[in-house]
Amino acid sequence: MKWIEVNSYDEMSNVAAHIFTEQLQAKPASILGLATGGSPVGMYKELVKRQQAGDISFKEVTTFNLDEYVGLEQNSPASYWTFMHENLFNHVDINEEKIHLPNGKATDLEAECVAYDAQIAEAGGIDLQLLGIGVNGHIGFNEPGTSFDSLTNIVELTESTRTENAIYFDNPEAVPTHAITMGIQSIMNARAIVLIAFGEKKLEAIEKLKGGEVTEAFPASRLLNHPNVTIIYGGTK
Ligand SMILES: N[C@@H]1[C@@H](O)[C@H](O)[C@@H](COP(=O)(O)O)O[C@@H]1O
Repeated sequence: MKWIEVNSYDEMSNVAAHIFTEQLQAKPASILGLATGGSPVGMYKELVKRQQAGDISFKEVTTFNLDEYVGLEQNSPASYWTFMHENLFNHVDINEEKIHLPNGKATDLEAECVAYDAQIAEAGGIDLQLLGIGVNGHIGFNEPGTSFDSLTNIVELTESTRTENAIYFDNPEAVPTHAITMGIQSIMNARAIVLIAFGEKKLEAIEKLKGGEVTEAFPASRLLNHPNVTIIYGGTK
């Protein structure tokens, strides 16, 4: 595992954008795994700049997002589909048909989970996966206690995660109770992983990860067994 300590959110975003830039320059038809939340916003801004400057292109890129809420309309303001379009997809030369997010409105959610992993495999697997981390160590929406063998599945969100994400909704009760998320094993299947975390709130989770104990009680710890992970982190207490 490679640890890169940074001094600011902007530095984290630039370092992460640099890794994605190198990936896209080396393989224009990359399969990218993408994430939502406050952490990647700056990196996406930087990638938009680089695409508009002609340094990179998303024309041949295929994307798979980690997760989506269950029950929200695709174009609902708080959906991850909307988040990704507002923060990245609407501003770059990506082909809409190559964008994938789990469908949280599928009538058969179990079938949607199986189909999502199958689509990733058919595309050739994820080359580079971006991750944020929840304060309780969740990755994607895989909460503490999730099996390390999990594939894409439906999860019930913990109160702490619902509270953390309430800022994106009109009121805390509007936060969905369930989500569809790539599982820990689906994430581990990526050939390379970049995890970004900045700020006081995330420090405890980063310290725990650094502690080195691999346990299902702390989902991100599974990454310690992956051969190609870069953690870009920083922030003071
Ligand atoms: N499902 C997402 C995660 O993928 C993300 O890592 C986490 C942290 O978000 P933030 O980057 O806003 O702290 O939030 C949500 O729970």
